[in-house]
Amino acid sequence: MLKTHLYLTALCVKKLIADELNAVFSNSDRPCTAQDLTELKHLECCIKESLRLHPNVPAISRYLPEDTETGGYMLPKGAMVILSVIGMHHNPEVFPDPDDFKPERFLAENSIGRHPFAFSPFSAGPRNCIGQKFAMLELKVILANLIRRFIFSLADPEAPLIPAIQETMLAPKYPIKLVVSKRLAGKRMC
Ligand code: HEM
Repeated sequence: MLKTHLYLTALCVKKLIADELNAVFSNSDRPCTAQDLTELKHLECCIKESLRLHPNVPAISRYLPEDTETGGYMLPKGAMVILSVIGMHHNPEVFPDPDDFKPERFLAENSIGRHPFAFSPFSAGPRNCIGQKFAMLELKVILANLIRRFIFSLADPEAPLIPAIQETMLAPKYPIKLVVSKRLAGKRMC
């Protein structure tokens, strides 16, 4: 039942991205422009949903510069506070069905009222990621170009995806093997 559900989700997401890329690029193999990037809204939602489910930086730590009261606790100056980004991203009150891949959560109309820091893969406030805008643009360009040229599928759809923390970063415990085939030139994506 779970596998069927995941399979149907993957098919829907694949179709939405294919429709979006077809609408933006038609069958042309021209390079991606800045204007195209603003139109790849669904792709952006997919990137954000991936960063929500599997944030590369799953936790952030800070030393408190002063005594701080929060949630009824007094935390002393100098204590190290570790913020679980991955835990925050799986809060069912903010992200219902937190383990499901639902990119539409990030559409503007579905984000109304959500705290701006509820989704923080790049951290927030002073010392947040200075490369976040660049990273998002880079991911969009690379993914759009790859999906336009190649067809990707899992080599073993039954293989479990096990996230593991490696040197503070979240990464797959075992490599995810893909089958990549070239998309025929001029053929619409489906
Ligand atoms: C998906 C890609 C990326 C993710 C998820 C990410 C995430 C983060 C996070 C969470 C932090 C804050 C760590 C902390 O508060 O302890 C950070 C800091 C930083 N990131 Fe990124 N980052 C990404 C890509 C990039 C890129 C492409 C660049 C550079 C072009 C970059 C440059 C930096 C720098 C310089 C800092 C340190 C900022 C400071 O300490 O003031 N990051 N990043």
